[in-house]
Amino acid sequence: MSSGQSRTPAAKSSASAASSPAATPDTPTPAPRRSSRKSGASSTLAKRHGADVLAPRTTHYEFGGPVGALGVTLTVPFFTYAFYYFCNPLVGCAVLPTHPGLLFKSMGSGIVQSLTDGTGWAIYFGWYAFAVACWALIPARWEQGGELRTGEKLEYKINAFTTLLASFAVTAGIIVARGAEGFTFFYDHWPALITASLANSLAQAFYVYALSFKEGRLLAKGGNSGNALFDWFIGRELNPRIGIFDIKTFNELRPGLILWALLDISCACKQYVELGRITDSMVLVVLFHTTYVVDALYNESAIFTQMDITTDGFGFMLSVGDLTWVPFVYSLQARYLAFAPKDLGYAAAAAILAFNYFGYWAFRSSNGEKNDFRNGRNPKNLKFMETASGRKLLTSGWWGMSRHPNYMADLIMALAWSLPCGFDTPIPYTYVCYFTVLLVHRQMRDDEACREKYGKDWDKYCKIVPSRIFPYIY
Ligand SMILES: NC(=O)C1=CN([C@@H]2O[C@H](COP(=O)(O)OP(=O)(O)OC[C@H]3O[C@@H](n4cnc5c(N)ncnc54)[C@H](OP(=O)(O)O)[C@@H]3O)[C@@H](O)[C@H]2O)C=CC1
Ligand SMILES: CC(C)=CCC[C@@H](C)[C@H]1CC=C2C3=C(CC[C@@]21C)[C@@]1(C)CC[C@H](O)C(C)(C)[C@@H]1CC3
Repeated sequence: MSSGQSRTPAAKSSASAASSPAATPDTPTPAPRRSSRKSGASSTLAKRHGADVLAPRTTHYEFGGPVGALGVTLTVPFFTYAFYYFCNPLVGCAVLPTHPGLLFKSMGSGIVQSLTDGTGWAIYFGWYAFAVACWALIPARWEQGGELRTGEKLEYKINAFTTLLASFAVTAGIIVARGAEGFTFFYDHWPALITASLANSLAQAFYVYALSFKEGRLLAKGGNSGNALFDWFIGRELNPRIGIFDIKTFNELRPGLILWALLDISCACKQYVELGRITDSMVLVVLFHTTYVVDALYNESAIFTQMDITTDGFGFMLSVGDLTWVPFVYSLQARYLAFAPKDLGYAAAAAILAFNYFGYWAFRSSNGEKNDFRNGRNPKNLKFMETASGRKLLTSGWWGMSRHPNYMADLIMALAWSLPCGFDTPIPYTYVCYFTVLLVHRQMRDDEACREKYGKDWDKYCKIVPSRIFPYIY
């Protein structure tokens, strides 16, 4: 799974930007630090930097190479539908359903029908257009992202949080005007919404792949193997943009994450319509998920230092992750509770509430410690070590307990989101299992990247902080 299991892609040179006629010879010209709203004013970039800077050849595969890429490309849509067709009010939510053949059949015909649910498609693309319009129309400040390999910094419009507020305002307006049943349309058109989001993910993945062959594009180091399937999946271009509109950060924070919160609210409305009240378990799940979404959007600029933005390209993996997997799979607990309501009682609800917010506190403060430190602040006077690269590494506080305390915190929250669903079926807990795999894999990738960045200093840091995620456990 880790990049250690690499295979060397074909070494033939690419007829892409790597051999762009405008590219200068091998030695990169040291670029003056510039800030740009545009995707790197491509032809200027091509003139200023050589192919080795803009389009280095990928030397090893991650995510299992083309086979892994094909596997994820097929399984992500499959599981997104399966969670719906194998876990719904008609068939229940069993791990081993009594008539799996029938369920597969109903899944097949459901997917075909979803293609003709015009209302569902209109809701999905209406929502996407609303998110784009909010980005364009809500006034906001612009902030610089991290420094690129070219020495440049891109600028980003910071209005994700106000987009969320606008979405909540419209939602509240609809519920006040039309009652809870007026907001069940997301729940009622679930399969068509999944299909429309998949169509959107595919279209965007093909579009950015094609765009990446334009002259002077800055490619992701891991997305230029020359294998079309792999590069399309992992993302060839680092920061695909349409003018000043940054496709990757937009998708990562807005249409998928906010839709997740809206789907949750729609599930709560459905429960209200069916049951005449909203259970404490539903309140907790919606509250926990919404806290997480609000946190991500409120701290929008923190994303600029994350590996998805700094290192990974934007391809099908991220487009389908952002637009389909996050909203439709992360909301599984709320959808389950809509048709299988649970009453927890004060004691259990209070215990789960405390557990979640302990996780949230650890998540926010560990991410905060690192963000402060990387922005030149150290308000808690934490200990750190110097490295030969000139960058420092925290060795006390959260980052002295494990090398990824924020992953531990995220996993605590993941478990707290499943607990309100009770123990009738393990299906709502598949989120915790998936997330553990995702974060362990991510930790391996990040450790490898840090070993490359910091060399022997990273080994020194690993001796000081031996635990990878869970102190004393892993
Ligand atoms: N809900 C979801 O689906 C997902 C959530 N997440 C969450 O996103 C958050 C961010 O995760 P992610 O971007 O993966 O990685 P991190 O925020 O953990 O960042 C890793 C980077 O931090 C820097 N770093 C590592 N150790 C130290 C140290 N001791 N002192 C200072 N800097 C250090 C290194 O970069 P450098 O030294 O170059 O600064 C390293 O590459 C996490 O909370 C994670 O759980 C992530 C993926 C999916
Ligand atoms: C199954 C599949 C295709 C997986 C692709 C992985 C993506 C789902 C995740 C990769 C990194 C992510 C992040 C978030 C959501 C999930 C994906 C896209 C994130 C936006 C969630 C909110 C957090 O606060 C965050 C901003 C830290 C986080 C960033 C990484």
